[in-house]
Amino acid sequence: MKTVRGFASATVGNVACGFDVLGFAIKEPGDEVILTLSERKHSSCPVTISSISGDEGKLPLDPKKNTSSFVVLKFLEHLRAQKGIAFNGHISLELKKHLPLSSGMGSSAASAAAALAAANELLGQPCTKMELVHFAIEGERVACGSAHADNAAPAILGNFVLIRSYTPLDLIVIPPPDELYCSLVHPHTELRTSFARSVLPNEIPLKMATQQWGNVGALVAGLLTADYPLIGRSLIDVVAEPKRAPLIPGFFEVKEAAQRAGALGCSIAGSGPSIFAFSSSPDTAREAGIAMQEAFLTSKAKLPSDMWVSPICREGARIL
Ligand SMILES: Nc1ncnc2c1ncn2[C@@H]1O[C@H](COP(=O)(O)OP(=O)(O)O)[C@@H](O)[C@H]1O
Ligand SMILES: N[C@@H](CCOP(=O)(O)O)C(=O)O
Repeated sequence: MKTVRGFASATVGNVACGFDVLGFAIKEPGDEVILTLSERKHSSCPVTISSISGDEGKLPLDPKKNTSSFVVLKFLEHLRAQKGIAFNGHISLELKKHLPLSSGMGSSAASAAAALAAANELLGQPCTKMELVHFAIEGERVACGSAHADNAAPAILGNFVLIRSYTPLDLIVIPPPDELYCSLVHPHTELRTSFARSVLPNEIPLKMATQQWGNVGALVAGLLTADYPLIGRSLIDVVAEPKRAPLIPGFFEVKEAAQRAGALGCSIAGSGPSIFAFSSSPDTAREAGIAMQEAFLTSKAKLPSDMWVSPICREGARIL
C-alpha cells in the first residue's frame, strides 16, 4: 500500500475583465486529497471514495460525479490510451474539503487539482503539470456543466494563467508582481456557477467587447511590468459583473468599501458570491478585507463572511 497527500488552493477565476480566460491561485485555504494505492482490484471502478469531510454531506460519493475522483479516472484512462500504462490496481480516495462549495473560490477545481497532483505522484509522475490541466478542466464540466479553465489551470499551475485558446488548449503562466496581495471575502451564501453562467448574454455589443479586451490586455501588461496603478484601473468587467452583481447582496457596498480602504481594484471572484480585491501591501489588503466584511454585514442582507489575505501562490497543486 502506498499513500500520497495532495493539496491545491483556492483560485479566483475571471479576475474581473478576463471572463473564462484569466485566473490566479492564492496560498490558503485549499482542499486536500489523500490517495491510497493497493495492487489488488477492489471493485469494477479503479477509484472509490472512502470518505469526504468538510462538505456537510453535500458532495457525491459516486466516483464519476465527484470532481476529485472523476479526474483521477480520466487520468488513468489517458495513461492507458496515450501512454500505454495500464492500471490494474485500486485507488482509495479521501477528500478533505476546506473550501466552501459554490463559493467563487474554485472549490470544485481545487478538489480536482489536489487529486491529480496526488495521482501523478502515486504513479511516478507520468504526466507534466500542463498535461494534468486537461483533466482538471473536464472536472469542471462535471461540476458546473462547462469546461472553463480559469480555476482549473491556476489550481494546478499556480500564478496567474491566461487561457489564449481552448482548442487547442494554450495556457500562458504569468508570475505575479512581488507586492501584489489579494483580499478574498466569502459571504455565507451560495451561488452555483451553473446558475451564474445562465444569466450571462450569448452575445455582446462590439463597444463592450473592445472595452473588455482592452482591460484584459492592460491587466496582463500591468502584471508583467509590476505597474500596480495599471493593474487597479484594469479591473473593470463590463460583461459579467453587471449581470452577476445583483445576485450578490451588498456587492456595490463591498466594492466601494474596498476602494475606500485603499485597494487597487475589486470585483467578483469567479462567478461569486465571493469578492476579491488587489492591494500592493499586506496591510492595505487586510484593511480592505476587513472593510469588505463590514460592508457585507451592514448591507441589507447582513451577511457574515470569511476573509483571507494572501499573496499569489506560485507553486500550484503540490504534495504535502
Ligand atoms: N469535490 C468537489 N468539490 C466541490 N464541488 C464539487 C465537487 N465535486 C462535485 N462538485 C459539484 O460542483 C458544485 C460546486 O461547483 P461550483 O458551483 O462551480 O462552485 P465552486 O467550484 O466555486 O465550488 C457543487 O455544488 C457540486 O455539485
Ligand atoms: N469563468 C467562470 C469562473 C467560475 O469560478 P467559480 O469559482 O465560481 O466556480 C465563470 O465566471 O463562470
